[in-house]
Amino acid sequence: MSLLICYATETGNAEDVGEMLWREARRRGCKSPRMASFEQLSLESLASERTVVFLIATSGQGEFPTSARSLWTCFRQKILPNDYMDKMHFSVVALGDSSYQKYNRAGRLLRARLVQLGAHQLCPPAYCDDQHEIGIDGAFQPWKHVFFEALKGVEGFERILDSKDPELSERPFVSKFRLRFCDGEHIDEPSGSAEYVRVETISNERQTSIDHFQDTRLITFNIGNHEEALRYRSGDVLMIQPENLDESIKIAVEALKLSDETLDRPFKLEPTDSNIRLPPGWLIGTTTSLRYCLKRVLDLQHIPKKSFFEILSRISKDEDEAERLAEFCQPENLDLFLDYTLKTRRTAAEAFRDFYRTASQLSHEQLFDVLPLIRPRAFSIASSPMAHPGVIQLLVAKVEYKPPIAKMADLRRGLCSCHLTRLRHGDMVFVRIRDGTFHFPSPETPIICIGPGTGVAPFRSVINDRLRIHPDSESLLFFGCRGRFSDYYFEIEWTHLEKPRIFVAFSRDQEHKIYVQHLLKKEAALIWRLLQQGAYIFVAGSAGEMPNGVCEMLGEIGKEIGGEENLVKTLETQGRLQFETWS
Ligand SMILES: Cc1cc2nc3c(=O)[nH]c(=O)nc-3n(C[C@H](O)[C@H](O)[C@H](O)COP(=O)(O)O)c2cc1C
Repeated sequence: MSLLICYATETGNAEDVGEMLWREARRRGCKSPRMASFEQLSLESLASERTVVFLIATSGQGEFPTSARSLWTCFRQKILPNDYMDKMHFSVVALGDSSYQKYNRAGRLLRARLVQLGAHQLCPPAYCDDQHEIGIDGAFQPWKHVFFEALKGVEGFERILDSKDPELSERPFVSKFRLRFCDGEHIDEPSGSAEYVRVETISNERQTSIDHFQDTRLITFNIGNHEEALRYRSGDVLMIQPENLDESIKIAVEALKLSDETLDRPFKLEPTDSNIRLPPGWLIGTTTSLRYCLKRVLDLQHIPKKSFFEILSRISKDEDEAERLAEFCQPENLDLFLDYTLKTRRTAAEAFRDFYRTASQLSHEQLFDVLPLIRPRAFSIASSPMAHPGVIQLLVAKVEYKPPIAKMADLRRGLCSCHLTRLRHGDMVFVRIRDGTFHFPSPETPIICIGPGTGVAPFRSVINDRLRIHPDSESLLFFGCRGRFSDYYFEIEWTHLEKPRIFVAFSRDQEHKIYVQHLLKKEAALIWRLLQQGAYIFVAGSAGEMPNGVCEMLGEIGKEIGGEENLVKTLETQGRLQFETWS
């Protein structure tokens, strides 16, 4: 009887959480727990499993992650009998973000389907929310306790250890990887992986006025050598593999007490268990070094989660630090944990500095236990395949702010946006294309694009494309920014185009605030006319209040002009109202 942990991920969180669960299951004495991604499984093999945890992220607009879609299609087959999975005990951990309209939809759908197919739910699902003050852990940690309790009731798992069992703390820590030094070997610096290619930066131009608080850049990459691999459509997304910033690497190297010799000593990694995967593309079969991994592979800038402190406390040989680290993990010390991590936005590198006696004892392989991998970040492509051949452009707002608790002198910096906005001509970046969430109609169908701030990026792409394919295509753009002279992106470009029609809400150029939804109201008659012609509406930008404000206004337009009560719902059902928002 063995536990299967089955994950469906787009950006890696479900896999990370799955790995945490797998380690804990192993430590508590579950016999040979296994991990598998959705794409590794067939419906038939799943149906023969007895105990499964599903970790399911929602991506796109309430969809399953790309790699999970074909198995999900099998799940939905109508011919499956309602006892098809009745031998299975399961629980679902859904990963999502409540700022999206279809919050945790994939996890909810899967749970409902499993029940329909006769599977037995071990405990209620965890609905993890990126918006929770402690992120995924907010729902995952409490779920974990309930889950292991419930698991004890399943035949074959009766003897798994309780979280407070003294035997648990006596069990030695087992690293994910075994490390073999290979002195004298050449250190590989992979120039790409199966998926990622290296592109050169051509330019990096500030788009906001120099006195504006926000530094937004238009970054242009030369894709001339990779036209095939980087073929894209309007609305697609560029995945960027960022690097840790030099200042974070410096803090970590000092805390970890790594000499140049240690940093450059070649080694190879191999998993200690077949369930552990090496980071794809970067370390498989390569000879690497800590200098390389601390730059490209291990995330030094993330805000540590509880698992970071838990693992450090278990491997620390310093009694005092081990005790303080363990305190962060106690549920009753949530305030302490929040004050130390989220309120100050303290990074993992800084935590190493604060717990330097522990950090300086970490072995190479333990760094891979403590630190998560740097995950690629997604940016909507701002260029058009037709209008900007040979390049890809991104519109990137630099994330840099003072932490909520101001006693930290240092500015906090977003890993990827800062990496990108620091790029200079000739710098190389690892990238790949991913399908976007927007599905644009053919240029004959009118579109209404609502994209304040950097939300305008996919619309610059699609509008330019449509004009080249079909010069009479009808496209409306509602853009919003603070002021005409501070952050009106692409102003000159728009004025050179006869079409589309651009409506700009300058929120702070007058006494009262004007936002995109106010302009929608002003143009209600035009919007209604285009909707009658089958227009699609697209909304992109910050997940804050804007999407709700837009929906409310569309609802009003429907009622007041068309006498239609449920315009928003109708459009959404028809796929004619689409969102791509981020927080
Ligand atoms: C492009 C994109 C689209 C997303 N769409 C949704 C969504 O529709 N509903 C939701 O609840 N969460 C959505 N999310 C949030 C993710 O589900 C959440 O960040 C999750 O932790 C990601 O897990 P993963 O790294 O395993 O893919 C989206 C995230 C991204 C990047």
